[in-house]
Amino acid sequence: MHVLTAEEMREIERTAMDSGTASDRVLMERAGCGAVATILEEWPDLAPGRVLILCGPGNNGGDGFVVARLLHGLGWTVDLRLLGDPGKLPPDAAANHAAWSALGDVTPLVDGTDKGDPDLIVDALFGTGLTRPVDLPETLGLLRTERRAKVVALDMPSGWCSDSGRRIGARAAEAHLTLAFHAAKRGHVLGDAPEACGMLRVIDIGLPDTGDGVRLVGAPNGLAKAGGHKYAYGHALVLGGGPGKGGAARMTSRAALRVGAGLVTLAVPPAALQENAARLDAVMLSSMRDADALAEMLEDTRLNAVALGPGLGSGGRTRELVRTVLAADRACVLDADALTAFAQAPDDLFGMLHPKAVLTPHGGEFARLFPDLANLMNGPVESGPAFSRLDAAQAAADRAGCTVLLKGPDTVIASPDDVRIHAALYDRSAPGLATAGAGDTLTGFIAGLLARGLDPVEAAGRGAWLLTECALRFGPGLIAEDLPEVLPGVLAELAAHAPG
Ligand SMILES: NC(=O)C1=CN([C@@H]2O[C@H](COP(=O)(O)OP(=O)(O)OC[C@H]3O[C@@H](n4cnc5c(N)ncnc54)[C@H](O)[C@@H]3O)[C@@H](O)[C@H]2O)[C@@H](O)CC1
Ligand SMILES: Nc1ncnc2c1ncn2[C@@H]1O[C@H](COP(=O)(O)OP(=O)(O)O)[C@@H](O)[C@H]1O
Ligand SMILES: [K+]
Repeated sequence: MHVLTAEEMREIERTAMDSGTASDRVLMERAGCGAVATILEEWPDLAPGRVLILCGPGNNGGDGFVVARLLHGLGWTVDLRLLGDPGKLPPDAAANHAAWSALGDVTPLVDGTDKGDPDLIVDALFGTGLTRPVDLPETLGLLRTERRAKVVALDMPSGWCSDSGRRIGARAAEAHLTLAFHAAKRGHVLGDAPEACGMLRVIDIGLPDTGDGVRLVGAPNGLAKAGGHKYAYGHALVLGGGPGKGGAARMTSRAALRVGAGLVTLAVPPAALQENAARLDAVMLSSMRDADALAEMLEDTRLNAVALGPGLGSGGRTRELVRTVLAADRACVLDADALTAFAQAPDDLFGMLHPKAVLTPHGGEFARLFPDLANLMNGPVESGPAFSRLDAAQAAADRAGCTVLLKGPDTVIASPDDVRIHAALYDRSAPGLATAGAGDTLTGFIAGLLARGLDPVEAAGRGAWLLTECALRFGPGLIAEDLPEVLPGVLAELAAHAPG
């Protein structure tokens, strides 16, 4: 599945117009019909009652007029409010405004007269066309919480930028159900908008699937082992911290082994050997005094993937270890302290990175390495399309010259020539992952997949998908140690559903 920008959506629509496949009017009618059908499908017990329909000055409002007409035909009592001047509606919205006006009233949105408590509210104020702050009514953001009605947003809850999922202006709507037309937009899976969308359903309006847009990471296949020696699945090296700091790297190591690396070695300073020896079995343990010792270890080319950062400390020793790993030209994951260690001199890090590296920052680590991009991503939104987390990850990947995985429920995986989103949202929402060590486990999954020979973007995307799936499978009470332990069940299910 792919997600689109507003511009990509308009282009698909234009192409369909030019080829004569559909007209704007037909698409608007299909959008309205699909919306009504989906509302009734989602809430089969919703009997005809009162519906409040809020229409805006563009084609999103046009969809609202179609919904008004259709619900009226099904016996609903419609209270329709319009924002803006009906004389300025674009042609198809104007035509549907006229068709509705033959059936019922159009009240200005600013008219606060209450016409009864609605059972359903349809937000058709703004969709993909919102580009500047709009002074939306104060009550709009409260519809979901303060009214008993079901709230449905057409295309996008109004006030959100459909390219970035960021709020444009002071207020924005929240819905129980959002109905995206033709395809989900980036804003449905990025930023704060997904929470405001409630549930998301995509409505087919008869436009062709062009394959445009950014790919959403889906269930991986091909992870089952199929013969061969353990070295056929690679040997991951994880670098651990000093005494008492080893838990994070042990979790990373176990995750790398569970995801199928043939061998995993945890290398720690001599003083931490005993502690780790008492805690490890299948993961091998190695003593590594300093960066020179690491360079010597890496002469063994069977060590084909390295993970470093979790529990490593953010001082000069870590910078030396990062330098050594990058100089050895290995597939690698730099996480946590391996990133923070370069907070004072990110350019030093960027100068050494290469395409086999994956950086896995959370928001804080991202801001340390890319403060300007973090400001753009988190600063005030003046106009749309707003600078998104996807834009930030892409710019970071270009600057770093490697794959960057920006963590969150909306994880973005970007390389200089590819970008994907992993959405732990809607029916894959996994708030249980907000637990210490989930990121260390992700680092292990990615390192294990790199050891197995996957390219960085694939390894990062699959790692993020597996992490979420483990959390969903485990359910409430999740702690990070549980994640690798439920992975076998996830892998078994993937194998059972594998094509062919
Ligand atoms: N593109 C397509 O193929 C389809 C689009 N449809 C609908 O059309 C919508 C997009 O329509 P539009 O591009 O007209 O945009 P919208 O209806 O989302 O809103 C933008 C309209 O409001 C104006 N506007 C923008 N910011 C404003 C502000 N701050 N204050 C006042 N007015 C402002 C714009 O000039 C424009 O007229 C989609 O979200 C969807 O609901 C559907 O009818 C199905 C087909
Ligand atoms: N609410 C959430 N929904 C989905 N995924 C989440 C959520 N919170 C955290 N995650 C994921 O869990 C991991 C946490 O990583 P991180 O913040 O580095 O944790 P730690 O440093 O404790 O290991 C990331 O992969 C992140 O995307
Ligand atoms: K809307």
